[in-house]
Amino acid sequence: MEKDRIVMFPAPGIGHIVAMVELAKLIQTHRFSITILLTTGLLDHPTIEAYLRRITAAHPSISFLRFPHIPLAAAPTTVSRAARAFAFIKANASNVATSLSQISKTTTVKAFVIDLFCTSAMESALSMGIPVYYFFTSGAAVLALFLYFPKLHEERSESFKDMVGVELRVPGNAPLKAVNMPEPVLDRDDPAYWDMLYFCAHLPKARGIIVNSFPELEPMAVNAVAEGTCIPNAERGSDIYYIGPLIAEPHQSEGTAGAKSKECLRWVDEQPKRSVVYVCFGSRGSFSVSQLREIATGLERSGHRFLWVVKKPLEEEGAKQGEELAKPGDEFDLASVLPNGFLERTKDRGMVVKAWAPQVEVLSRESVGGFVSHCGWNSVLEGVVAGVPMVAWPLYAEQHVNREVMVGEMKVAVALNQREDGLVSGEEVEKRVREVMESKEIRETSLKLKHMALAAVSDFGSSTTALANLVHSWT
Ligand SMILES: O=c1ccn([C@@H]2O[C@H](COP(=O)(O)OP(=O)(O)O[C@H]3O[C@H](CO)[C@@H](O)[C@H](O)[C@H]3O)[C@@H](O)[C@H]2O)c(=O)[nH]1
Repeated sequence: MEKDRIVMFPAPGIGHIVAMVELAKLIQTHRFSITILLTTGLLDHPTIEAYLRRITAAHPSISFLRFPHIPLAAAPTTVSRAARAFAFIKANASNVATSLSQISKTTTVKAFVIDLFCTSAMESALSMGIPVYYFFTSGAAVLALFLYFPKLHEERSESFKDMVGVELRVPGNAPLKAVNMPEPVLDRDDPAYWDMLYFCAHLPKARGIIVNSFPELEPMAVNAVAEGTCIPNAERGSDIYYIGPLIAEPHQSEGTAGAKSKECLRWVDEQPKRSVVYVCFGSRGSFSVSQLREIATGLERSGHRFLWVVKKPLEEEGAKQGEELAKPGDEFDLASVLPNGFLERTKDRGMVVKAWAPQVEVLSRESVGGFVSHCGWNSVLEGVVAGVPMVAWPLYAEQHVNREVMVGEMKVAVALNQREDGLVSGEEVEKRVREVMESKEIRETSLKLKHMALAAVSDFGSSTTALANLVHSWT
């Protein structure tokens, strides 16, 4: 007999797709078939294609359904990258409806699991009587903030970006500077703000919210969500399932990428225990050339060994950091963007790789003693599970909120001082790298949290139980 099916719809971003696939792998062990809907035309890249092929080969119960291509609508250049992405996802709503209706003809769809940014897909599932669940790819602190966002919106008429010096009080969160609110909600004049308001207002309307976190990691936010301080429980129809940390399974990439990864791991394996700081800013964290040079200077002066992943620099010197203008993998000359002679001077204690490193595997190596991270949620969880202390350097999206939790509540990271324009000096990089590599206290806290994370996903752990409850509700 055909197995019951769960359909999933991740947002088109590596951090979002990989986490959703990890959730799918867990769910399929409970005898469900999974179809993952994918858009075409945004973030299509050979690395992703190879990744999807590997998943279907290893997990026959998981299949991917690629939508027909929908061209990205020409949007005014004043509109943010997030707004364009949301419009693109919305333009795929008819693809979602068609796919769900076709899949439903042959199997029973027990649930439709969507990313927050895919809220535009909710309506068609509900009209077909399919229960909708969110898979929240950030942590509980951001969930608390987003549940509360419609209230923050009602209370103010100004854009957060203009509220310089204002601190917001959000249940379950440390006081947060208004200018550090997640990027898509900073500016009321940007359509992304209104999209986010719509998405967040729909969170409580789902049957459930599945969160990639676990209660011991963020007790403040988990309690605030449970107690109904973000949104009264009476108004919240959704059950909350903390099923994390979900971490991407290490794999061997093919071709040149695979060879580069192996070389990277070989180098890491040759270094002494806890001697290497790993520096990486997620799937699209890019910097200006001058910022890259400050990082290089800081790493060199710190005296520590390092593995540094450098993406193609931003084309304009003054461009906002973190917004990658080039496609991943675009070629550039490493030596020409780094300080003169840097690669030669540091060749015995440093490795610089272009674009990508096998992060989960790198972090798991004994020689890695610190991680300079952009605070993307997957990276945070990967750092936690590896028990590696972090330097928190948020760039965009909801990363400032994550930084507060990593530094304030989890105490597994040190924050670094960013100038008003976002630039971080070489001295600051040097200072924070030394601090994180040399502090016994943060290392001990990181190890404690690692054990809590492993306990949560062990046989009778809280996350395993939450997932079992979720799938049980579908049978
Ligand atoms: O060289 C690299 C760079 C990244 N990764 C992997 O790519 C993923 C990156 O995910 P994440 O750390 O979450 O960063 P982003 O790709 O920037 O993720 C987006 O999505 C996340 C989940 O919603 C948000 O928390 C982030 O702010 C948002 O930018 C992780 O699994 C990394 O291990 C590598 O393996 N090698």
